[in-house]
Amino acid sequence: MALRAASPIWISPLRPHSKVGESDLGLRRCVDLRCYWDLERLPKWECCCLSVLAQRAITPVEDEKPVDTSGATDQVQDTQSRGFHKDLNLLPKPLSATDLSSSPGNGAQVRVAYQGIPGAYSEAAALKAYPKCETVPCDQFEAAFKAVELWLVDKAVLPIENSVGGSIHRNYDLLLRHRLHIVGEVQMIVNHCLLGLPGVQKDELKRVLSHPQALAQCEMTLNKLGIIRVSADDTAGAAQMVVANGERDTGAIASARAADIYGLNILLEKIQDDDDNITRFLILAREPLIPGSDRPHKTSIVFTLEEGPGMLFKALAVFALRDINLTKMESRPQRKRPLRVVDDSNKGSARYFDYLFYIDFDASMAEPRAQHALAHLQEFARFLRVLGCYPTDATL
Ligand SMILES: O=C(O)C(=O)C[C@]1(C(=O)O)C=C[C@@H](O)C=C1
Repeated sequence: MALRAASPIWISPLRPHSKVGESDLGLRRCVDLRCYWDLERLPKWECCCLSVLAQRAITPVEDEKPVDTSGATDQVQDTQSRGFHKDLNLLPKPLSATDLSSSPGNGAQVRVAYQGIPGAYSEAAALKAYPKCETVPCDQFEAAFKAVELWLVDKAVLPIENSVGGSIHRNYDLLLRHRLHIVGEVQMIVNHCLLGLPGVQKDELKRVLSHPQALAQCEMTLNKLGIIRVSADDTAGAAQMVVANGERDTGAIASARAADIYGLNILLEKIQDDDDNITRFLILAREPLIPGSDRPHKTSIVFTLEEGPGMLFKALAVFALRDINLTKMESRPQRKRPLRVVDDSNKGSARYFDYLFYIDFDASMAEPRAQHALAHLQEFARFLRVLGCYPTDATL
């Protein structure tokens, strides 16, 4: 196995705080992906092991070191006298559970992609998960997915739902289109601020820029202020635009950190409709975690069902029967099979949409009840994919 020769880990470094855009990703195909593609053909568990081994392969292997013959130890003499050519302690150790640990640690040396620019909530979420990581801004959600797939970064942190605004549908769709694995979640309280240029009063504002989710989360305040809403790619990007345009009648909804970074004044704080405005983010990686049972875990799946009465009821029953709590359910149209024509009468044909169902449930794939539930679901699901099994974030 030529892991040394084909190590996929070397990547030309991105400038800190540079943006990964679609065009950048095209240009950065200098990454050596040979090993990655080979891994694709292997079963998943072997991929995990090879990935860890590939990282270990950076360390020069034993037979490349100059041999020091000056002071043979008793141990070496002992192994030789027993007929061994090598000290067995120098042989590679088998992988243990800690090599594949689900614990993110402090994230030193981890590169994490997020959508937006510095000061965005997604960046704060990445830093909550990996406090010492290097954050890599991306212009679109899809660029963050691609950055992980192309080994430009190690992880991506993306918003998936908000307690006021609901699901971020784009990311549900991208989860299915890409083959990344969910390896963690981050829940964060999002406190929005109304920002303006220095010296501007809040009554002078006629327009406010922000991410559509942030605008939706502050609907009541904006209605009261009677300000025109304008969409921006992300909240921090909105703050940056206000500074760049220099128009006194235009403000932004963004974080206090964005105000600090871009030199804007905070005119109002905590302007979200709900005090406990919580956004849940997913952490995505190329490799899945080995499911643990040491602490509460969640599993996320996506499936489609055969047509028929009570199919969804049956699908949900596989969890209820095993006392498994569902924490989230989302349905999205199935793009390649958008409409199904049903013609069972002479009154014309009915048209139904076909759906993908996304479910998160409170159990680890290490638990037999979760394995049995999915085996049961597989009996009548047309398609089923486990998107990830990861520790529940209970830090709020
Ligand atoms: O614009 C940002 O700052 C983001 O991180 C995006 C985003 C989102 O997409 O939901 C993240 C958290 C908040 O809910 C508002 C916006």
